[in-house]
Amino acid sequence: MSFKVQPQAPAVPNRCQLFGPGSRPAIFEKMAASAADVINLDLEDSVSPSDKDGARKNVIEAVNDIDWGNKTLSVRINGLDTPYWYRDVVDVLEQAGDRIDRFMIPKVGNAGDIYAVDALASAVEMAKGRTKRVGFEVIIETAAGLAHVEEIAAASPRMQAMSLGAADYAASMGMQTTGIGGTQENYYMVTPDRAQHWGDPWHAPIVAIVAACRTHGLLPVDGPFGDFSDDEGFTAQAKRSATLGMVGKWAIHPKQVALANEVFTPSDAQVTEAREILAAMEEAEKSGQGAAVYKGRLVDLASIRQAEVIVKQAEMIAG
Ligand SMILES: CC(=O)SCCNC(=O)CCNC(=O)[C@H](O)C(C)(C)COP(=O)(O)OP(=O)(O)OC[C@H]1O[C@@H](n2cnc3c(N)ncnc32)[C@H](O)[C@@H]1OP(=O)(O)O
Ligand SMILES: O=CC(=O)O
Ligand SMILES: [Mg+2]
Repeated sequence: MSFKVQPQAPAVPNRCQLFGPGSRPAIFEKMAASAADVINLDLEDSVSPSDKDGARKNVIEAVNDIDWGNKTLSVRINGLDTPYWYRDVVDVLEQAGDRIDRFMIPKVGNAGDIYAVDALASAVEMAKGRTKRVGFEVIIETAAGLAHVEEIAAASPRMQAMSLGAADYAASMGMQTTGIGGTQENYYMVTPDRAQHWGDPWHAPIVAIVAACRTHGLLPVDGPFGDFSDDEGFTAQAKRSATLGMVGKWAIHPKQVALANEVFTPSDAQVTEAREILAAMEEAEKSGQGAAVYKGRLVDLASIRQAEVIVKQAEMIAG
């Protein structure tokens, strides 16, 4: 381990982030009643330019008036290349109460983008005497965002989470696809016996995001899966992300919430196995051994750290 100890990510459940357009207030109560850990009220790409002002008003009212229970409540502001974002920050922080937990900042390209939102949010918070500082989560969804992912993760103490935005990421990278997440038809290898074997084109940004998040104590989250009629595809994508260290996934339709919760809640079998490994290592340590055999395979001190990830995640979710 480095002399610099890896910080812990915020200990809040973040298995599913359910999105809804700020211009569609009729679904807000349904979002609040859902089983998602995080709610993202959107002012950005699901809201047409002519609806931006109305959506902002709806979202402020929703933050103030709806009972969001113990969910994390986040508002996705517009990108820093638009004329809307400063008013999103100012109006929400001037008019919405303390129930808001996070701003989601889309299309971040570098640490300077976070600095700009931080400075504006700080000024409004000071002016209004707000004592609860709003947290930040960001979307890595541009080439620049990926190139600067670590400086973005380290950009502000407000930073809490980071998502991969597969749609804008694909556009920014010039990827030859209109799919949002999941398997892409042309991304395959041909095996020596000429069978096709599909790879995961989202693997590289997911790993980069997880590494940046784990280095700086943030929650790494997988973004949207556009084809909400494809439960199997969603689950397969979510399982890959969970295996690589992400803690949750977006839902862009309510039917995806249960699928995400299922994948990102350690199963009873996983928790039982992790506890058994911890018990096996405790026994090994009593007899002065650093390594032991569990079900025919090696476990050692690193296995304790691996098993603890699963047990702690399960305990945190159980509350
Ligand atoms: C690339 C990105 O940036 S992704 C993030 C931004 N995108 C978004 O926020 C889009 C979020 N999703 C949506 O707007 C919608 O789910 C759509 C447009 C995809 C589909 O909406 P609909 O056509 O109404 O879906 P559908 O008819 O299947 O809805 C079924 C039920 O779920 C409700 N519902 C739909 N979307 C949501 C939602 N996001 N949250 C809660 N409830 C919802 C509907 O009101 C309907 O309720 P009912 O059974 O009581 O009538
Ligand atoms: O904002 C999300 C995306 O996929 O783009
Ligand atoms: Mg996007």
